[in-house]
Formats: sequence, C-alpha cells, structure tokens
Amino acid sequence: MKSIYSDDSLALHTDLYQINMAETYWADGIHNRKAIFELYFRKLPFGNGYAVFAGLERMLEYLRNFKFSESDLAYLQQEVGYKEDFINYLRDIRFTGDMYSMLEGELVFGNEPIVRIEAPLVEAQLIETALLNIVNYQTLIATKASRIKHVAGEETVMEFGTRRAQEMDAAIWGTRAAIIGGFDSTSNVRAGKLFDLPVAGTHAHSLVQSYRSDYEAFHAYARRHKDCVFLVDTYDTLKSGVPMAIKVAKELGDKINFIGVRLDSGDIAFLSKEARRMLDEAGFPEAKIVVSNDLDEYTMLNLRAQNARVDLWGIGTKIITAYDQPALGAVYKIVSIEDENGVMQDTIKISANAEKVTTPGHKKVYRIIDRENGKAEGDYICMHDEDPSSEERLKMFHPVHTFISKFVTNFEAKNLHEKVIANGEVVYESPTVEEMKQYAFANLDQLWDEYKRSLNPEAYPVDLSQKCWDNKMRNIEEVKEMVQRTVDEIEGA
Ligand SMILES: Nc1ncnc2c1ncn2[C@@H]1O[C@H](COP(=O)(O)OP(=O)(O)OP(=O)(O)O)[C@@H](O)[C@H]1O
Ligand SMILES: O=P(O)(O)OC[C@H]1O[C@H](OP(=O)(O)OP(=O)(O)O)[C@H](O)[C@@H]1O
Ligand SMILES: O=C(O)c1cccnc1
Repeated sequence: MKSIYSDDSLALHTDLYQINMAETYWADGIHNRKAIFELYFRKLPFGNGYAVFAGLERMLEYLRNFKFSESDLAYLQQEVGYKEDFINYLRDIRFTGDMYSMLEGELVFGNEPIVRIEAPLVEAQLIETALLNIVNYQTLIATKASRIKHVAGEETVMEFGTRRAQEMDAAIWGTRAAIIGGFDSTSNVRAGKLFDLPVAGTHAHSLVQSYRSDYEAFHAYARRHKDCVFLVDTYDTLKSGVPMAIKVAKELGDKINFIGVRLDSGDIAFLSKEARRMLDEAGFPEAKIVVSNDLDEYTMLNLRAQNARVDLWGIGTKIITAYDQPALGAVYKIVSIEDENGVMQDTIKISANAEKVTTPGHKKVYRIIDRENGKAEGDYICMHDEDPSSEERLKMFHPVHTFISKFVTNFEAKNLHEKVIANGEVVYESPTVEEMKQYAFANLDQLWDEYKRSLNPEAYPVDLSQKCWDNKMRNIEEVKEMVQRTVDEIEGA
C-alpha cells in the first residue's frame, strides 16, 4: 500500500464510472439539474419476510464530509488522467442536496424506497456507490441478526464475529448492525467504545492450554475477574471442564459471580443437558450455559427441538459474514430529472422482467396501519402530492398482479421517510443504537406473525397508488413510442 495519506477522504470510495459520468454532466452543463434518486432492494435476503434497515448514521457522516481532498485530486489528475478544469470543478464539490430516509431499525420490504436523494445531478451520482455499500452490508447484517434473535426470544445473544469478519470495518459496522437487529452485546471492544454498545465475553482455550489444566486456568481467571464464565471443552467437557468449573465456584464462593460455563464443541444438545444436570446437582441452578460454535438460526432451532439447555448464545461467523447470503442487492435508481426549462420530468428504466422496471417519479412511502389492531396492512407508495390519510377507503393493489387488491378503512398512514439532510445540512440527530433496536422491536410488534416466520413467510404487500401506477404505465408507453420513433428513423435512413 502507498503511504497513508494524511488527507485521505471517502469521496474516492466510488466506482470510476461515477466520476466519468460526473465529468460528462459537467462538460455538458447539465450537472446542476435537480435529480431524484431512490435507493431500494428488490428481493428480501435469507428468504425472510422483512429486512431491518441499518446504515443511516454512516451515510449522514459520509455526506456531511463529502469532499475530494488534495491528494484525491492529485491522484485523479496525475494517475487517472482527468483534465485540470474538471479537477478544479471537483475541488469545490460538496453535497448540497436533500436526503429523505427511513430510520435505522425500520422494517423494510422489496421495491420500496429506503432513501430518496434530491440533489444536483452530479452530486446525486457521485454518492451512489458509497450509499449502496453502506446500506447493503448493514441492512443485511441487521436482518440476519433479527432472524437469529427471533429464534432466541428472551435468551441472550452475543456477537462474537470480529475474527471472521470481512476485515475491520465490516466487524465494527456489522456489530453495530447486529445490535440494531436485536443482539444483546458484542465482544468487539472498539465497537463498544465507538457506539456505546454493551460488551461481553468469556475466555478462550488458550487460557486453559497456557495453564495446562482447567482447574488452574479457572482459578487464575477468577482471581482477577469477578464475573466468571468458564470455557469447559478444552480437554473433556463432562469429565474435567464442568467438574473443575464447579470446584472453583465452590472454593471461591462469594468472591466471584459464577455466571456459568461455555460449551464450544461436541454435541451441544447432549452436553448442555448433562452440564445442566451437573450444575443443578452441585447447587448452582442459577448458573447459565453459554454455547458457541458456528451457530445460526437454523442450528439454534434444531438445538431447541432437541431440548438443549441453553441460556446464552455466542454467534460469530454466521452473523458477521451473513454466511448464507453474502450480499443484499439494493440499487440506486434515478426517477426524475429537471429538463432545460426547469421542469421535473419522470424517467423510467424498462426491463423484460416486470419486477425490474423502475417506478418513475417523485414518490412517498407510507405504512398503512389498522387502527383497531395496530397491525401493518401493507406499505403504500404514492406520488409526492398524494395523501393516503385523506382517503376514507384506500384501495391497495399488487403492483404487478393488479387483480390482487383490497380496500382498507380505519387506518393510520405513517410516512416512513424523514428529512435528514436539508440543503446539505444534516438536520437529524441519530438516536442511540439501543433506541434503534427498541424501534426495530416495536416495528416487529406491528407485523403479523405470518410475515415474521423464518421459513416461507407470507409476502408483505408493497403496493402502488392508482396515480403512481398510471404514471408508470404512461412512462412505459412514452418509452415504447420513443423506441419506435428511433426504429422508424433508422429504417427510413
Ligand atoms: N446436537 C446438535 N445438533 C445439531 N447441530 C449441532 C449439535 N451439536 C453441535 N452442533 C453443530 O454442529 C456443527 C459441527 O460441530 P462438531 O461437533 O462437528 O464440531 P466440533 O466439535 O466443534 O469440532 P471442533 O472441535 O473442531 O470445533 C457446529 O455448527 C455445531 O454448532
Ligand atoms: O463459531 P463462531 O460462531 O464463529 O463464534 C466465534 C468462535 O470463535 C472462537 O473460536 P476460535 O476457534 O477462533 O477460538 P477459541 O475457540 O480458541 O476461543 C469461539 O470459541 C467461537 O467458536
Ligand atoms: O468471549 C468469548 O467467549 C468469545 C469472543 C470472541 C469469539 N469467541 C468467543
């Protein structure tokens, strides 16, 4: 790696093509036209029925500080080959637009805008890659965490993943996302410091191996640590580990808080039941059993089915790497652009795949909540000048299979977007991570159980208003006519 630049910035944390497009807009004089972009994913991860949004705080930090540094500019000019006039233009670029976003801990579904950016075209374009990078990872991890916590219920879930994470940033931000999704603590001390998260941990096999005996190791640990969880599987869980943990706990009595034991290998169902029996018989019915070893929601469910006696779960690799689905496919699409007369014109991307056709225009997204039972009926995407609250009887219909429809009455329409940046100024103060987690729990309470089950959940409705749907159809027709004119011109030439 080249020397560490003292003025390294995140503005270059982008794909080259964004800068190439920025140069095109600038050279053509359309760079300051107002544009609206939306960030959303199409398909929920892990086959889950919902996702938990995370990443806003980092996006705000990134946009607040967006600026090419002198070493960035020198690199772009000398190594990549951009001309000086464009470099000089880039020097003064900042994010001056507006940002509307869901809040961290919000439940989010396919094809609904999580974030809306309204900004000069060039700015909105340059930030795409970083925003997607942030949201795709953090939302993925928060969602996986929510699935795991859903299985754990009241039992404690500890995040142990740092050593297996895709490098250091992923460990830090992934841990934070895991807590938003419902985890109780992390073993990553820096994440604890940076985000004010509860930190927790036990000890490793190396401690026991260093003392060459369970008894000596537990005793040494207990001399310096009041709260003790002893790792009991280094040599022989039932013949040495658990008996020595009990022996040390009895010897030291009130001098320590004997929290319990950790199992990290072997048959967790069998060993946890045996360990439970031994602890109970020794007079430690309150002692907890912590388990770890490549766990996730599937092994947890399976262990439950075997009546494993587990109080706390330590989860590493499978949460921090989102092991069974390594990426969320969120995209960032332009939906409206100012024309030469200063009028906003909707814009659409056509695809043979109906799900991939973008929904044009300046839109808003509401959660429709039944006032009688407090449950979410679905999400409703409408044009920015529509207000579903004013409707007595709201028609909701599937945006592709339009014959699937229903009417809702006596509902509350909750606007899911908050204005978090106004004219480049961050106008939103992030709550604590704990508050984000509580917000996610409260949102889950609004969701029917059918959408929350981890296997084959029902599809939660994300519907378009009639006006939004009509607008989309009109845009499709316009594009078809435009393509036909092009074909005619070519054939006529
Ligand atoms: N009773 C069980 N039912 C289902 N899965 C289990 C059970 N007990 C353990 N597992 C899981 O099985 C996987 C493999 O465990 P296994 O016992 O083969 O390896 P191990 O004992 O951890 O070996 P190592 O000593 O190398 O760590 C782990 O993901 C573990 O969580
Ligand atoms: O299994 P995970 O879900 O990824 O959780 C983290 C793992 O990290 C540790 O193992 P490691 O072998 O790295 O070290 P240790 O067992 O010697 O502590 C710990 O014992 C867990 O098994
Ligand atoms: O504290 C622990 O037990 C721990 C921490 C990180 C990874 N594995 C275990």
